[in-house]
Amino acid sequence: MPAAQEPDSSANVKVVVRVRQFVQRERDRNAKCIVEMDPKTESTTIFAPRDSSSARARREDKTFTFDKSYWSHDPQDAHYAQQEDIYSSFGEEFLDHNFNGFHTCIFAYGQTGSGKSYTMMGTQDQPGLIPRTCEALFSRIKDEPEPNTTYSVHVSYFEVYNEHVRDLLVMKSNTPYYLKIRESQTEGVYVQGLTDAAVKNFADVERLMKMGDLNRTTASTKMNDTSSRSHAVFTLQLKQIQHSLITDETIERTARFRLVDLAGSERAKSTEATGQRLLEGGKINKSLTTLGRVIAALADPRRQAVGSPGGRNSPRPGTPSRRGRSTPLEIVPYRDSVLTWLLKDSLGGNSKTAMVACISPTDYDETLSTLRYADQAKRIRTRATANIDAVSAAERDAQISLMAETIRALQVSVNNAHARKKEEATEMEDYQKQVDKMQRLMEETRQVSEARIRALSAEVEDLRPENDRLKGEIEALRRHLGLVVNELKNPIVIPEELQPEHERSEIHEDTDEAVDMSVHEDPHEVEKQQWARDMQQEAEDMLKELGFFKRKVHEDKTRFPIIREIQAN
Ligand SMILES: Nc1ncnc2c1ncn2[C@@H]1O[C@H](COP(=O)(O)OP(=O)(O)OP(=O)(O)O)[C@@H](O)[C@H]1O
Repeated sequence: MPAAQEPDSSANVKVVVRVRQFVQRERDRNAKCIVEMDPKTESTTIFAPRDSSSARARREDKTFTFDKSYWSHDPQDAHYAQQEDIYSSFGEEFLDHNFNGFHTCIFAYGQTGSGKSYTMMGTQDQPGLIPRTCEALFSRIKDEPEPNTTYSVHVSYFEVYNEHVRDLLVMKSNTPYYLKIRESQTEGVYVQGLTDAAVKNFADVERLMKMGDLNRTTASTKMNDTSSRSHAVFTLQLKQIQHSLITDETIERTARFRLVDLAGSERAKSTEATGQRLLEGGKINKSLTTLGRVIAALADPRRQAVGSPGGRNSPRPGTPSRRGRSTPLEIVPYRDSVLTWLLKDSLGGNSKTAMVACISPTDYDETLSTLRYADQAKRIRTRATANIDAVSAAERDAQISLMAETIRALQVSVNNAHARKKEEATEMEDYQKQVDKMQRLMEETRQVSEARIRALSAEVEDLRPENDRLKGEIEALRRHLGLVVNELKNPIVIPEELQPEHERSEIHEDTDEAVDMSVHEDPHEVEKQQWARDMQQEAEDMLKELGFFKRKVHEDKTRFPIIREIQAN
C-alpha cells in the first residue's frame, strides 16, 4: 500500500485530452488532421479548416492547455500514447488515492465516435482504463505484504438510458426494469436495489464487465458502428481492514472508484438519426447540456473564491458577489438530469475527480466544443476526505449485536405490515438493506479473524526454528545436568592407593564443598537456561492464543444464529 496519507485535500478536477486515430470513414474521405499537441507544454491546438471561406470568418485556430495531452493519432510518432500509457500516467494515480481511502471518479467526455469507450473499456487486445485499473487493484491486493490486512471489493455497473437507470449486471428482459434513485443522509445519492457484486479476483470482474457490456444499449449510427446510446457508470468499492495485534483495533479505509463512459454528444445532422435514435440523441444531449450547466455553475470563480463547491463554505445560491455584482450565484442544477444527480458527489463533493476529453482529429466544431467543455471543467475544485475509521474489536461485536437486534425488530415489523401495504415495501427494503449490511459486517469480521490467525501463524512460523533450536539446547542441558547430578549422587570412588599423594587428604576435607559447587552452577549457564525456558513459554503461549482465535471464529459463527438462518436462505 502506498505510504502517503492525505487525510483531507482540495484539488481541481484533473483534465486530460486524447485525440484518436483516423477511423475508416475518415480515411475513405481523405480527411486532414486539424489537431496538434505539444508534449512539452501539454497544449492542444485546433486549426480552423481552410476549405470553407464563408465559415472561415467565424472560425479561428484555438489553443488550450490541460494537465496532459495524449497524442493517440499516429502510432509512428514518438509521442504516441498507447492504452498502457494512459493507465500508467493517469489512471494509476487514482488507484493510489483509493488505497489511501479517497473516493475517486474518472469520466470520459466527447462527441460520438471520439474514442470514449475505447479509452475507458478498450478492446480485448487493447484493454482500457477500467480493466487495467481492476487488474492492478487485484495485483496490489495479492502483493499485500501485511498478513493482518484484508480487502473486500464490490462491483456495480449501470447505465442511464433515456433518463432511466438500468442495472447492467442483471440480464436484459423483454420488459425493461428501471431502478429508482434515492438520497439519504448517510449514503448520499444512490440507486436503489442495484446489484453490488462481491468479487474475489480479476477473473470475477472480467466476467461482470463482459456481462455489463453485452447488456449495454448500443446501436449503429453514421458516426460510429457501435455507438453507446447511454451513459455507463462502473463502480468499484474497495474496503481495506488493517488489524493491529497490539491494540486489537481495526483501521478501515473505504473508497469508491467510479469510471464513467458518457454517451457521445451528437448532432442529428452528422449522425443522420431518425426515429428511436433521434429520440435517444435528444435525451443524451439534454443530460450532457445539464452536465455542462453543472460544470459551469461549479466552475464559477465566485464559488471557488469562497470555498469548496457544495462544501461548508459555499455561498448560498442567490447570494450576490462580494464586489456587489447583481447576478446571483446559480444553484447547481444537479437534479435536472439523472446523470448529474447521480454524479453529484463526484462532481462537487467528496471525491478526487478527473475528466478525459476525447476528440476526433477532424471535426472542428465538435472538437472545439469538447475542448471548451474540458477547459471549464478544470476550474472545478472538489474537496476529498479520506474515509478512514478506527474500530475496536468490542465495537465491531457491539455493531453486529445491534444489527441483529434491528433485523429482529424489522422482521417483526415486516410480518405485521401486511395490512399496511404501502409501508410494507419500504420496510421490506430497509430490512433487506440491514440484512445485506450485517452479512457484509459478519464477512468482514470473519476476514479480520482470519487475518489475525494469519499474522499469528506467521509469527509462530518465524519463531519455530529458534524454538526448535532452544528445545534442543534445553534437552542437551537437561541431559548434562542429569549426568552432573548423577555423578554427584554416585561419585566414582577412586581407591585411595591410586590417588596422587597430595590429593589423598584433601578428598576427605573437600567432599561437602564439591557437592555445593555442583549446586552453584555457572551463572552464565543458569541465565541461558532461564532464557531458553522463557522463549519456549512464549512460543507455547502464542500457539495457545492461535488456538483461541480459531475457537473465536468458530464461536462467532455459532453466536449469531440469525446470520446462519439468513445464509441458509
Ligand atoms: N486511440 C484509439 N486508437 C485506435 N482506435 C481508436 C482509438 N480511439 C477510438 N478508436 C476507434 O474509434 C471508433 C470509435 O470509438 P469509440 O466507440 O470508443 O467512440 P465513443 O466516443 O465511445 O463513441 P459513442 O459516444 O458513439 O459511443 C472505434 O472503432 C474505436 O475502436
